[in-house]
Formats: sequence, C-alpha cells, structure tokens
Amino acid sequence: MQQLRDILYGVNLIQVIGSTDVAIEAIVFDSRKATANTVFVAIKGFTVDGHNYISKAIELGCTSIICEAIPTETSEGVNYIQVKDSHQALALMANNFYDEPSKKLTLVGITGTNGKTTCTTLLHKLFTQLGYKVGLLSTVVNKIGDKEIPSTHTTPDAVGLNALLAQMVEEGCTHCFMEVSSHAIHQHRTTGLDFKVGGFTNITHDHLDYHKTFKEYINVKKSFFDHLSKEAFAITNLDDKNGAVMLQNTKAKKLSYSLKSVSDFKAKVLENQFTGLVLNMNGTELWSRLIGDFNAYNLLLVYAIAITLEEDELEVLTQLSTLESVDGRFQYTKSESGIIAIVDYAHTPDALANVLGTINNIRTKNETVFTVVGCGGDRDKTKRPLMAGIACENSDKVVITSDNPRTENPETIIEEMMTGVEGQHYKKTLSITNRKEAIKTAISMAQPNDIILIAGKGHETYQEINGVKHDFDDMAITKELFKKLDK
Ligand SMILES: CC(=O)N[C@H]1[C@@H](OP(=O)(O)OP(=O)(O)OC[C@H]2O[C@@H](n3ccc(=O)[nH]c3=O)[C@H](O)[C@@H]2O)O[C@H](CO)[C@@H](O)[C@@H]1O[C@H](C)C(=O)N[C@@H](C)C(=O)N[C@H](CCC(=O)O)C(=O)O
Ligand SMILES: Nc1ncnc2c1ncn2[C@@H]1O[C@H](COP(=O)(O)OP(=O)(O)OP(=O)(O)O)[C@@H](O)[C@H]1O
Ligand SMILES: N[C@H](CCC[C@H](N)C(=O)O)C(=O)O
Ligand SMILES: [Mg+2]
Repeated sequence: MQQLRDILYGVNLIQVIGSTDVAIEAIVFDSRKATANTVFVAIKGFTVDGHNYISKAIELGCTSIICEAIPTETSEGVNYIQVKDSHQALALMANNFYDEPSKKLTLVGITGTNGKTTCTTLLHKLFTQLGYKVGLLSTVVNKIGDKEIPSTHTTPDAVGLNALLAQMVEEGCTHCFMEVSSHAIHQHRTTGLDFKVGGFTNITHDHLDYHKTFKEYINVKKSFFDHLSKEAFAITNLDDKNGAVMLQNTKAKKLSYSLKSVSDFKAKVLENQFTGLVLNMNGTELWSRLIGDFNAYNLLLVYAIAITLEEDELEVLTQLSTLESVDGRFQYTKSESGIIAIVDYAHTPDALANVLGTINNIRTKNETVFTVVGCGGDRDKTKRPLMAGIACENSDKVVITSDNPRTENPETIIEEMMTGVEGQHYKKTLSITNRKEAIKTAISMAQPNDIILIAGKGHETYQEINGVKHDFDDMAITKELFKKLDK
C-alpha cells in the first residue's frame, strides 16, 4: 500500500477537497476496475468522458478521485483532487506508484512512422546476445528476457507501461527497448519516463485520422525529443527531411546517422540482394541477412544506439551480422525449387508501395513478381481500391484475397478492392476469397526465382472471421506449401 500524497509528487494540482492521506493499492482509469483501495483517474477520451463515470467508481467503493473538474454534486467521505491534466497526472502517478522503474534500467525509446518494431526487436536480440537480460515493448509482443507477454498496443497505457518496467527491474533486466507511438506521446503514456536514449527512424504521412495535419503529427513526434533530459542521447536520421527538426529543441546530447550526408554514424550499402545486405558500417564491412535499403537504416540506428551505450564495437558488429529479420517484417523464405516468398505486414497503401518498391529495386527484371493481398474488415474502407491499384502497378500478377474480414462479408471487401484495378490490369488479377488458396495459387503459378509477396498480416497468427480468431500464419502456411511442392 502507498499513500496517495506520495504518488501525487510532481503532479500539477489545482485543488484538494478532502485528504491525500489515503492508502492506495492501485491506480485505475476505468471505473469498472475501481475498488475501495484504488484511486480513480477520470480521463476525457475520444469516445466518452471518464468524468461521467466518477459516480460509478464511487459506487464500487472508491474514495479517491483525480479529475480535471470537480463534480457539481460531491459525495461524503470522498477525496477529490482537481488536476490541470488528467492524462499527465495518470502518467506521473504511475511513475511514482511503481517507484520510478525507468530510472532503474537503461530505457531506450524509438519513435517514427516505420521501423520501430524492427529496431526495438533487433536491439532486444542484440543485447540478449551481448549477454544482458533485457526487456522489449513492441507492437508484436512484450518481453521480459525471453518471457513473452502479449501486447495490445504499440506503447502500453501509462499504468501498464510502468508496471511492466517495474517487473523488468524486479526480474533483473538491465535495459528496456520500447516503441514510442505518436498516440502514446500525445496521450502522455510516456510522460515522466527517464529515457537514456531516444531514436528517430523517419516520418511519412500516417495516422492523419488521429493527428489531423502532418505538421501536428511532426510536432507530436518532436515533443518526445523535447522532453528528453540533458543526460540523455537523442539520435536522429539526417536523411529524413524532418530528421534535424526532431532535435531542434532537445536538451539531450544530439547525435545523427545517415547513408547520404555527414553524420556521427554513417553506413553505405555495398550490396542489396534477396540474400541480404552488405554494408560499410562506420568503416567496417557488415553482412546482414536483413533485406532492403530501409533495413540499412534500421541496422545503422541499432548500431548507433549500441555504440552510444558504450558496447564494444567489434562485438556489436559480430552479433549484428547474426540477426535475422523480425517476424512478419520483410520475412523471407525460399522453396527448394527456388521460388522466393516474402511475408510483410504492409497493410496500408504507403507500406505496400514501399515493400514492392524495395522488391523491384532488388529483382533483376527476369522474374515474375506476384502479390497476394487483402484488406481488413471493419477498418478504413478508402484504402481498399488504393491497395489493389498499387499491387497491380508494381507487380506482374496479383491475387486479391481476404485479410481479417472481421464482421464484413469478405467478398464485398474484395469487390471494393477490385474497383481500384484499372482496365489494363484486369488480366493480371485473380480474386480468391480463401487466403490459403490464394497463397497456394500464387505458388502453383510461380517458376524458380519468381517472387511472391504475401502482404497485410505479417506476424499475425490468426485470421479473424465473424468474431472468431482461426489459426492462420502466412509464413507457416507458405513454408508448409513449399514443403509439399518440394516433395
Ligand atoms: C484513439 C486511442 O488511442 N484511443 C485510446 C483511448 O481510448 P478513448 O480515448 O477512446 O477512451 P474512451 O473510451 O473515450 O474512454 C475515456 C476514459 O473513460 C474510461 N471509461 C470508459 C467507460 C466506462 O464505463 N468507464 C470508464 O471509466 C476509459 O477507461 C477511459 O479512461 O484510451 C484507451 C485507454 O488508454 C486506449 O485503450 C485507446 O486505444 C485504442 C484501443 C486504440 O486503438 N488505440 C490505437 C489507435 C493506438 O493507441 N495505437 C498506437 C500505435 C498505432 C501505430 O503506430 O500503428 C499504439 O500505441 O498502440
Ligand atoms: N526504416 C524503415 N523505413 C521504411 N520502411 C520500413 C522501415 N523499417 C521497416 N519498414 C517497413 O515498414 C513496415 C513497418 O515496419 P515496423 O513494423 O518495423 O514499423 P513500426 O514503426 O513498428 O510500425 P507500427 O506503426 O505498425 O508499429 C514494414 O512493412 C517494414 O517492411
Ligand atoms: N492493428 C491494425 C493492423 C491491421 C492489420 C491487418 N491485417 C488488418 O487486419 O486490417 C488494425 O487492427 O487496424
Ligand atoms: Mg510497431
């Protein structure tokens, strides 16, 4: 049990009605989880206002409420603490409640539109191989050492986040590598954390449903660096148009990486094939199994962070060259007959164009490029025709199929995708609703050296149809089909 007054340390208080001398067992921000020994933080959300649920929390026995506005009718025996910003209060309280776990390990945060999962996962693998027990907070999975904890968000909520960091500390982790999403920065999920390193990958148009303008999206990402301490390191990508802007107002020690301009950490792509990359990494040759130009940036940022954290350069380079691709991120496999398959999580028009751009960059012009792609149900419908159009423009043959139909009719989704296929592209397009059949068909049509991109589901291990998650793993299915083919 902790005293409420102690966990309010650093929070901008406006007024206290009642007392802060109360023992607290947990912080909750969902009234449904409130009990007698919890403090309920009322948050104005996008769907509802948590302030409307204060009375519900009290009904469940809660006697301490943090809010931005004191209710007009207050209850006897309840402590109301008015704060300027509930989101911020929640994060600072969570930090205090768990005794500032971020200060007890080396916390590294990666932000940017693309590459966060890849870089944090590579860092987790690298530091594990360097002999440390380390934590990972990512879109795909959270990890404490090798122990996996399912992940629901790219960046967990402030309470869950500090709880996981505390668990990492307790279980002996020396470092934690985490993805910092723009939503998380905006919602103060990472406020108050003591980052030792902040890394920036890149920024392109994304999440504009949330951030409204690109300028606002840039400013939100930049505010992560604005809040780093002067003891921290901020590492940016100078090849990104907005890379320098990110560090404009940071107090942290500024570092940069680039493939194209003068910077603290430099790399050059010497070879870029489906078998991997050969890079000149700050003067030393490095072979990597990761594929595509963009992975040169990811490897360079990972290297820069390891060197900044004073790891031995030779050891870092040796271990880096053993790392394999991250699940569902440009993941490569090849049949015995020589058909290449790439599984990638690209589920937006921009990501699909990027992945196909990378494939077309590496291919020699003799092979056929197949794309197997679908779009998720109950999600943005405007992307459907765009993704089909992009698949057709950038590949030789396209199999339009299902992703996670969720509650929608998969055939309707496919029809909507097909509206984006222009007349001259019809003859290269097939539609097969069953995703496994679609992959099988592409494989049956492919010749040795042809390339099949299976896009949209990446690391996902299920296909959600009408509320039921059926086992489904693009890579496992592809390998199984390859095996049958090779028999
Ligand atoms: C848009 C967004 O980020 N929404 C997040 C937000 O939800 P919200 O604002 O809609 O919450 P709300 O339903 O209006 O409720 C407001 C408050 O009232 C409370 N409430 C509600 C009902 C009730 O009976 N009692 C009660 O107390 C809620 O617990 C909440 O505190 O706050 C919730 C609680 O923390 C989050 O779970 C939720 O994430 C949703 C599920 C989500 O999908 N978020 C995505 C967009 C997201 O965060 N993505 C990024 C990465 C994206 C990427 O890079 O691809 C991520 O970091 O995962
Ligand atoms: N540095 C990069 N630049 C551009 N594209 C990248 C980069 N790294 C990975 N990608 C591609 O972008 C997609 C997303 O990669 P990744 O999952 O690492 O990014 P993320 O930032 O974690 O995304 P999310 O917002 O989904 O969490 C993948 O399709 C991958 O192939
Ligand atoms: N986390 C995102 C990714 C979707 C990936 C794609 N496979 C789909 O189901 O649409 C979402 O749920 O919108
Ligand atoms: Mg991610």
